[in-house]
Amino acid sequence: MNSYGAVAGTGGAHGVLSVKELTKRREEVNGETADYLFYDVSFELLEGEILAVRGPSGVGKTTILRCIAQLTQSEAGVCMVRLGDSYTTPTELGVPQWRADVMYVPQRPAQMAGTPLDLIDMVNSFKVQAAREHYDPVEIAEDWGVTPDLWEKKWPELSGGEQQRIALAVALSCDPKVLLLDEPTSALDPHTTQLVEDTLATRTCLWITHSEAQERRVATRTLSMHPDGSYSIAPTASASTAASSM
Ligand SMILES: Nc1ncnc2c1ncn2[C@@H]1O[C@H](COP(=O)(O)OP(=O)(O)OP(=O)(O)O)[C@@H](O)[C@H]1O
Repeated sequence: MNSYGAVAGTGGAHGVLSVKELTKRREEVNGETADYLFYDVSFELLEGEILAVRGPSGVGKTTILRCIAQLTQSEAGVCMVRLGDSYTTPTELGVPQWRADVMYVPQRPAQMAGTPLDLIDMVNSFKVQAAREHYDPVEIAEDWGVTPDLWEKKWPELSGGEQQRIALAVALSCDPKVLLLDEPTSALDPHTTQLVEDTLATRTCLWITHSEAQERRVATRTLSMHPDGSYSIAPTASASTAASSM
């Protein structure tokens, strides 16, 4: 396992991300009163834990990750990240710093000009990244079958799976405390999916997946979101439990 996959101080896992009563309304349509996309969602994510996020399409999985990342505004609720001995809010930390510590990784990078090497330069130019330790994203992605020459290609010349692995490697290279992963292996074949899962196994993550098999492989708990805005959190069913309940 490379150093970017390691967790410091794994003994006695403590909370890293705290989410309290996070609430988001649906967008209003034609001035109609909107109901809730999700309501009063509360949980604490432990260091080194992967919490799977499940639910039908359109239920609000991406939106809740974006709310936690402070990329989308929520109507109510508080998110806090542990830095040192205490929890800190995005306001106390400053939103750019928050997003560096609690990093949202979209399914695919937005259409960008230039090459992935330009993305590395851009990330390194951010003030909040300057003071942080960085790992080599090219080395990270090489473990997942992305050869170094691909970093010099224009984005549209890369396959969906290459783009996905490169974006994820750049996020990992910044060593955020929490990764908010939006279907991070949706464009990958099973073998490459396994390689990525192996790298992420010791990271602290919220991980959206539509795959029950992947949920069972990577997660210890699952946040299930329901169309009525409610949610539940439960230990992820192990493969043997799932088989015996079929
Ligand atoms: N900023 C926002 N405010 C309110 N509603 C939003 C916002 N952004 C998206 N939505 C709506 O919230 C709903 C849930 O979208 P979201 O992308 O979070 O679902 P999802 O569970 O991730 O779906 P999928 O599994 O298909 O990716 C959609 O109807 C979407 O139009």
